[in-house]
This record gives sequence, structure tokens and C-alpha cells, in this order.
Amino acid sequence: MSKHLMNEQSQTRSAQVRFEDICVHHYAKPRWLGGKPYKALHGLNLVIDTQNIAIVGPSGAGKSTLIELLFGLRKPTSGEVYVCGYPLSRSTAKQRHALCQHIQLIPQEPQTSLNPYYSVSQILLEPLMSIGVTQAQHEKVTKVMADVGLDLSLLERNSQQLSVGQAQRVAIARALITEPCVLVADEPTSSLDPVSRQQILDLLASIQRTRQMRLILVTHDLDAAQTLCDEILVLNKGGVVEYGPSHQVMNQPVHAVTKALLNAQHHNNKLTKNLGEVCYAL
Ligand SMILES: Nc1ncnc2c1ncn2[C@@H]1O[C@H](COP(=O)(O)OP(=O)(O)OP(=O)(O)O)[C@@H](O)[C@H]1O
Repeated sequence: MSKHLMNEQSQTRSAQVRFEDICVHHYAKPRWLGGKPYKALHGLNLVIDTQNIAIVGPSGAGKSTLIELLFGLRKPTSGEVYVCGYPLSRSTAKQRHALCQHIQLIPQEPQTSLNPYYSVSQILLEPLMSIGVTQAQHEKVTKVMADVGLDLSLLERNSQQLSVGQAQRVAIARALITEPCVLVADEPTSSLDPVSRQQILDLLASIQRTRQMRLILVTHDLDAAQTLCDEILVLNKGGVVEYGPSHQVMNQPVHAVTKALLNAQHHNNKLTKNLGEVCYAL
């Protein structure tokens, strides 16, 4: 890691993610074939410093585009994304690689995101090897397995031999093992049944209590957003339509999109409750 980055890290272990005047245009067809730009994000300004933040919004709002920017998988059409003070579009591949230690992703589909040819042990060792950690690997693996509530006997299994809930815990362990200061969770409960969903939310809450890190939660699940995050930002059609403390956004929504998301959530909660009652009665 460069000296400059280390200095910034030692000065502050806070997240320091900054989106500055971000616009991202997607082209369904190349420009030279007459493709018109689609503004997936426009005019996004956001500083994530010491708060845990949920990014919510309907399908197509720009949430995945925002994650791609954070991990350098996409360059903004204009504007800049800073992670730990580093401008991603102007940093070298080496600098971006060094940042991997500090910002990690819990992907949406745990079973497809984990290497099917690797054992759980190899999956957990990979990020350590990638950043050159060769000391105390076994201790780190054992600790992170305990942190996510997984039995060590699972270490020799591959991802295909895990339940969806177990695979999600492995994905969380993989993200935690480098001790990042920013954890980005992309719909971490969307593929889970209600019981596993609650368990994963409880796990994320306990991780927040025990580790010094910022959570950026991308979700459709407003209840999870309120439970885990201090602030909620609502995106729609690539723009921010509402942003504020979680309790305020949840209890006094202003924008029609936020109200629609809340209505959908209440409806969904009701269906889940009814399903629970039916299953209990059978
Ligand atoms: N490669 C691409 N080419 C053209 N348009 C794209 C491309 N990728 C995304 N888009 C468009 O950009 C917009 C934002 O997409 P994005 O995937 O970021 O939304 P999202 O909020 O993550 O949606 P979801 O919740 O359904 O995953 C959408 O309208 C999408 O159709």
C-alpha cells in the first residue's frame, strides 16, 4: 500500500466514501451506431463518513450502478468517486488493489458469487493472499467463522454443499476477513426465507456493534434499512429524491417514491405475517 494511503488510514479509520457530482450514462447501443445515453445516475453528491447508510429505490433506480462505481467496475461519465481519499478514476491499478482491503462487498447472490471449485477454507483465504497477508491465516479464518456463527466443520465443503443461509454467512465472512472499514451489502437478504433473513440481519447488527466499520446497505427492504442504518437515501431514475435520518424517512416520508416503497413494504410484511399464521395453523 502506498505511504500516502497508509497515512490517510492511520489518521482516520472512517469510511471516507465520497461521490462528487456523479453522472453515469449507459448506452444500450454504441454511440457510433446512434445509441442514445441513458442517465443511470445524475448529479449524485454524497459523503459517507461516520454514518451507516441505506441506499433504497425501485428497480432501475441506479443502485447497482452506484456499487459498480464504488468498486471501480465502472467509470463515471463525469464526476469522481473517492474511497479513503483516493479518486478512483485517477488511481493506479495498484492503488485500487490496495483499497480492496478497506472496502468489501457482500454480493446479492451468495451461491453464485462464491467460487464453486473452492472449499470454504480456500474462499476465505483468497482475500488474505490477494493482499499479501501470510501471517496467522488460520487464526483469522477460525475467528471469522466464529464471528458469522459457522461451524469449523464446514471449512472443507465447497459452496455447492452449503445451504443458501450458510453460503450468505460465508460471503459475509469473506468480506470481513480483511477487516475493511467499509462494508457494502448488496441486497444481502433478498434470496433468503424469512427466518434466514432475520438471522442475517441480526448477524449484520452484531457485526456493526463489534467492529468499527461503515455499512452501505443497498436494499429494497426498508425495515432492514431502518434497523441497520442511521440514514436512508432514496434513489429514483438515477437521482436522489429523498435523504435523511432513517426514522424521519420511515415515519415522515416526503416523496411519492418513498411512500410507494413504504406501502409495498407494509403489504409485503402483511403477506409474510399471513403466511406465517397459515403455516403455524397447519
Ligand atoms: N449496460 C447497460 N446498458 C444500458 N442500460 C443499462 C446498463 N446497465 C444498466 N442500465 C440501465 O441503467 C438503469 C439503472 O440500472 P441499475 O442496474 O443500476 O438499477 P438498480 O437500481 O440496481 O435496479 P435493480 O433493483 O433492478 O437491480 C436501468 O434503467 C438499467 O436498465
